[in-house]
This record gives sequence, C-alpha cells and structure tokens, in this order.
Amino acid sequence: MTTDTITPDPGSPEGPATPATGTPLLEATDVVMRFGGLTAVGGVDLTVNTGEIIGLIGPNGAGKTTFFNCLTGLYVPTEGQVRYQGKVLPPTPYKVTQAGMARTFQNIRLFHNMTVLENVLVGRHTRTKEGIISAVLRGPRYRREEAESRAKALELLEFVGLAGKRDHLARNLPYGEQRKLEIARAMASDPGLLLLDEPTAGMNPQETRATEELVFAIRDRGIAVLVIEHDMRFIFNLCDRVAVLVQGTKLVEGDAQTVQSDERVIAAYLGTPYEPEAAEAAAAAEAAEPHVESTESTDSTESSESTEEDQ
Ligand SMILES: Nc1ncnc2c1ncn2[C@@H]1O[C@H](COP(=O)(O)OP(=O)(O)OP(=O)(O)O)[C@@H](O)[C@H]1O
Repeated sequence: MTTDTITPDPGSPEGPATPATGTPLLEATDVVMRFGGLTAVGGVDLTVNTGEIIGLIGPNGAGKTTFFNCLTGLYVPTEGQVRYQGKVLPPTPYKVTQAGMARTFQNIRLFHNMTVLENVLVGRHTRTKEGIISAVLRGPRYRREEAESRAKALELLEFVGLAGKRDHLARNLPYGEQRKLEIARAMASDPGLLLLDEPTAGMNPQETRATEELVFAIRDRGIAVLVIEHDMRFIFNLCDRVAVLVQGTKLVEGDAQTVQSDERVIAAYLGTPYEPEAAEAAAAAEAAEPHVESTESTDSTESSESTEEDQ
C-alpha cells in the first residue's frame, strides 16, 4: 500500500466529484447539540480539507460521537451549520451519504444475516438510480447497474482484504474483519469524506497496525478521513491535524507535535506527555506476543442491523 503520496481518485462516474487537494470539504461552524439541560457539543468549528486525515480525540463523554452524529444527519444540531463542498447539508443520513459523506459506527452496524458481499452492495444504494419498476422488470439498465455495483463491491472487498470471505455471513467474521467490512460498505457509496468512529476499538495490535495502513490507503484514493480514536499512537501516526474535545468544546487543534505537547491536553486527556519512542516500544512488545485473533462479537443490546436512515 502506498502511504506517502496523495493521488486523488478520478472518482466514480456516479460519485460526487472530489475537488483538488487541499480545498475545504467539510466545514462545521459553531455546532451546538443540547439534550435537555445537557450541552453535549458546545459550539465546535471544524474544517476537513481534501487529502487530509483529521483526528478527533478527547475523554469519554467529551461529545465526539454526538458531534459525528450532527455532521452525518443522525442529529439535527441545536445551533450551527454543517457544509459539505460549500453546500449546507440536509439533516438526513441518506442525503448526507448521497452528498458524499459516509461513516462507520462505534458499535458495528452490519446486516449480520447477509453475506459480506451483500453488505457492501447495500452500501451502493445511494448511488444506484434505477427505480422499483425497473428492478422488478430487471431491464437491461438495471442489470448493467447491478453488474457495476457488484464489480465495485468486489473491488472494495479486495481493497480491505476480505475478497476471500465474500460469501461468508457477516456475523461469522472475527471482530476486526467486521470493522473492515463496515469500512468497505461505507466506501461503496463513493464518499469524498469518510468518518470513522473508533475504527480500532477491540482490535489487537496487529489489526490496529493494519487499520493504520488501510486509512493511509483510503486517503491515497482521494478520500479525506475524519477519525475518532482513543489509541494515541494510531492518531499521532496518521493525522495531519488533531482536534481535542473536552466537555463539548474544542480545547486545542493542531498537528500531532502541537497537541502532544500541549499542557492543557496532557492535563485534561493524555495524563502524561505522549512519548513516541515509548509507544513504539510498547507496541513492538505487544506485537511480539502470540497473535490471538479477536472474535469479540457486536454488543447484542445495540441494534445489529442498520437501517436506511443510518447509512
Ligand atoms: N441521545 C442522547 N441523549 C442524551 N444525552 C446524550 C445522548 N447522546 C449523548 N449524550 C450525552 O452527551 C455527552 C457526550 O456523549 P458522546 O457519546 O458524544 O461522547 P464521546 O466523546 O463520544 O464519548 P466516548 O469516547 O465514550 O464514546 C455524554 O454526557 C452523553 O451521555
């Protein structure tokens, strides 16, 4: 996988056109989200430019997922505005995905009784144009579109390393592969910006390293990435900029060096200064331990099947 060059993808003919590298893609302005008397997000600004990988970190309950939900139409912000490629986003997950932003969830949401390939095909539905009548009649245009979607889905499974498991039921995949499948499904909508909510949660060190490489490879395909993570090594290795949320407000935003050494970030979140050498040594020691494939399954109390609204 190439990790040092940014090569904007020419884009799918059906997908939204991605502008030149370095231009604003997502612009969130003064986003506020209140739940009754609780202000979960208290006026957050964030810009993601094309070609960037941006990290969003902060303590538990800081408002990171709530902010993601405001960006992706799951919540209608109490105040503020979210623009994508200069246009105000409609507060509907389906329309946000159609506009070019796709996401994964902290608690994996797959169609567990569908195959791996079928899960990715579901992710194509914002890009298919054929209506219900055409689908019932299975006319030539429908069949052409279906073949294109299948080719795209297979290419994405190859990209995330799941091509060999395309006919497996999603529920039978180990946990780390379910996370990869969620990423492939999100990418099936041809996004210009991918939002990842804790993509390495529950992964072992080898899976985490592989996910790091995968995120670089996604960026190299011309897709910008906004990622929430608690694994600081992952964040500081990957991100061009990192924003730190604490109690619903943005404490600091900057490059890895700036954020790591900020006294306020150390006090409110990191606890001790982040030391790359120590993190590398700890990761190397962990990696040297026998590899145990994570098979943790999805929390059964969570809705295990996504709905169209969630896409
Ligand atoms: N639907 C909701 N109704 C009421 N309160 C909510 C709702 N969603 C989130 N909250 C509250 O908003 C605050 C921010 O939660 P959020 O899940 O966004 O934090 P987070 O930074 O993503 O945390 P974590 O790192 O643990 O995932 C918390 O106090 C949470 O209890």
